[in-house]
Amino acid sequence: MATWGYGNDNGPATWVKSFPVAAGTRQSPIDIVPTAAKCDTKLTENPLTVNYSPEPAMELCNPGLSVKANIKSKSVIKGGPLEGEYKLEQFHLHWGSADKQGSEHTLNGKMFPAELHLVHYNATKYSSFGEAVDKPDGLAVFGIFLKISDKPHQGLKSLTDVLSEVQYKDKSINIKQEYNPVCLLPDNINKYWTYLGSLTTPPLCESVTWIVFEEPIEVSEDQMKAFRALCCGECGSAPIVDNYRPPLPLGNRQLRASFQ
Ligand SMILES: CCCCCOc1ccc(S(N)(=O)=O)cc1
Ligand SMILES: [Zn+2]
Repeated sequence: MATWGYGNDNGPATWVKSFPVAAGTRQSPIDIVPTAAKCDTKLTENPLTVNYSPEPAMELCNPGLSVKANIKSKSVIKGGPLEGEYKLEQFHLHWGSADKQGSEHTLNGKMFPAELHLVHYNATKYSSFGEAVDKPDGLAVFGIFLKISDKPHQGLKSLTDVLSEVQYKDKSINIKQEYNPVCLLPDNINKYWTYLGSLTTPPLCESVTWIVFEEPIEVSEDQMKAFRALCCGECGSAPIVDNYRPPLPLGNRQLRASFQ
């Protein structure tokens, strides 16, 4: 059984063979068209609140198709479109082989060089990520666009400075200095779009309330190069690049905005 990936023979267009939900009605990512979004005051009346804690020895790993940090501390979010409290499980990224591509969500058809996903599960209703992952109200994922600037992103620097230590598949390290993932959020988290979607990789479960922030975070070209130096396998294997699923139709879904 060929494992899924992003190549010609195992990429997004082939996933439906093993994961029929790929042809479902609440798939992600989507193209975000701000003028088509409905401003919903219920989102502002109940502001999104983030309560992240420092992670003492955060585990950073290379699962082969991205780079992922696993969270053990109690970092939770609530409010906005969410009912109940959602607990941060992990975060990871998707990026391109060049700055012109890499993000999964697009903005008026425009791709960003990368997109950061902070993955939370509904801890009010479910006892673990594994239990929540296939429930319609199981997950909430923050989508944060990355854009290039001449300054490195300080919060990401603690990670990009050590990516060479997880260059190969199944390598993992612990970040020595305690790390609070709150440093990854844009300054203004009150401006976001939200819609009901799915995991953007197999098993593509339609279990995600997506919250995509309007404000990107800024990273340097050197930091992008560090992501592009990660390898899909062992020494000599292909670089991890273009690990993004292109957008799917919004269909009958409502895209809501927390702002005018
Ligand atoms: C049954 C185990 C499922 C493992 C896969 O978990 C995922 C997959 C994709 C995303 S993403 N790109 O939509 O944020 C988040 C979590
Ligand atoms: Zn993702």
